[in-house]
Amino acid sequence: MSSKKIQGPAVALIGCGFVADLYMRSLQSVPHVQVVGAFDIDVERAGAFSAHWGVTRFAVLEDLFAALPRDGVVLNLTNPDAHFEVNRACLQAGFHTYSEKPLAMRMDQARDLHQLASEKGLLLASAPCSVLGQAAQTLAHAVRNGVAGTPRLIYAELDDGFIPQAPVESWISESGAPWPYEDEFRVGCTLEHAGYYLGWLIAMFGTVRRVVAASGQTIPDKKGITDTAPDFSVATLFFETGPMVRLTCSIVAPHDHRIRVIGDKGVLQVKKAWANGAPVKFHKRFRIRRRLIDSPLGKRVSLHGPSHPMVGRWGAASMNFALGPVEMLGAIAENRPCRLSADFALHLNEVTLAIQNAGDQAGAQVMTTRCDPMEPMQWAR
Ligand SMILES: NC(=O)C1=CN([C@@H]2O[C@H](COP(=O)(O)OP(=O)(O)OC[C@H]3O[C@@H](n4cnc5c(N)ncnc54)[C@H](OP(=O)(O)O)[C@@H]3O)[C@@H](O)[C@H]2O)C=CC1
Ligand SMILES: O=C1CO[C@H](CO)[C@@H](O)[C@@H]1O
Repeated sequence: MSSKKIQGPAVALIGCGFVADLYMRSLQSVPHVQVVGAFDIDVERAGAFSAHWGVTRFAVLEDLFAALPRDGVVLNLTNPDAHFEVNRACLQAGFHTYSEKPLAMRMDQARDLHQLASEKGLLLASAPCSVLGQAAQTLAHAVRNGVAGTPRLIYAELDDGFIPQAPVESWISESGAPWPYEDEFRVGCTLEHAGYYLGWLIAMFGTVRRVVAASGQTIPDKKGITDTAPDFSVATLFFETGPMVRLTCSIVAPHDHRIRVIGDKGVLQVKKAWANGAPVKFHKRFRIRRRLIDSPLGKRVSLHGPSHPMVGRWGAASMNFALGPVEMLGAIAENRPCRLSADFALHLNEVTLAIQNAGDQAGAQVMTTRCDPMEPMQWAR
């Protein structure tokens, strides 16, 4: 396929596993974006994926690069250990690159990617993109507008339940990819999940100045796999400007994906991290005689007007995974800064790695990267 034939916004996928199906389902909600094709080192997987979705299967990466227009975006949906090499290859080939999280497993690698993108004048962004979704944007709007008064403290929980006892072997994607539980256990729930709420928080408040975190293994043997990453972490985040934050990740404690912004007038709460359409509710604080109460009945806070296409639930997520790629394509077409900037990706990577690798004696870690709060989406101003 020649690049000359493709007109308009286009993406190509590297990695045809579990998450690639979620991207394809999401990309169907934005039909103006063409999927040029997909590549995977696992030929059988690539075949099953391309047959299921009716997309071109590239036999080698070079064919993908040859088919994608220069103003298109490569989606790196490979396993975290491959992210650095694949991201670097895409940038070196001259393509704007959107990487699944994390950007890289080590900070020196992440910095190299950031520098390479900047030298080549290319966009580099990293998932998660739920920060561009309705729930995150509504929460940020409510915080900006002081619905709960000055935010003082935020509790963000990404506890996923006791996953090593879940029937993970039977979790299969639409085109038949098994959920890669061995890889998930080895990469760890902090690298896999912290970004969901870290993204929202950094978008709202900008740079995290200092991280005080601890992480460890509470279940050393997970389905016979013993060389696994921490399955629990807790971090206190100190922002340059903004409230103090406690962020917890585990695949052990009962499922709890709440984020609570505690302010002078009450509490703003979202109960689901992985649902773009999750309601944002305000629980007003009031006094009745000698008692102080945060109303148990939250009042829904909404934005006026439409936001973005929603996708149905598949497995644990009802998120539109195309929001990030669409934001990049919009920035390229309009020649404007991308909300999912390379600075944002690098800072997110540094904070996430600081939490994941904290162990039991990291103490206070001073962050060396920075990024500004994110421009709200047009429909959320
Ligand atoms: N699973 C989920 O629910 C979600 C996952 N993610 C993220 O998506 C990413 C991928 O996860 P997931 O889809 O679950 O993983 P999978 O293992 O299901 O799929 C990854 C695919 O990429 C292939 N691959 C690995 N290295 C390369 C390479 N260098 N070039 C081309 N293909 C390669 C793998 O082949 P092989 O198996 O032969 O190595 C595999 O087929 C991760 O970063 C994860 O954090 C994000 C949201 C949800
Ligand atoms: O990002 C993610 C969201 O959902 C998954 C659970 O199915 C995660 O583990 C994954 O890495």
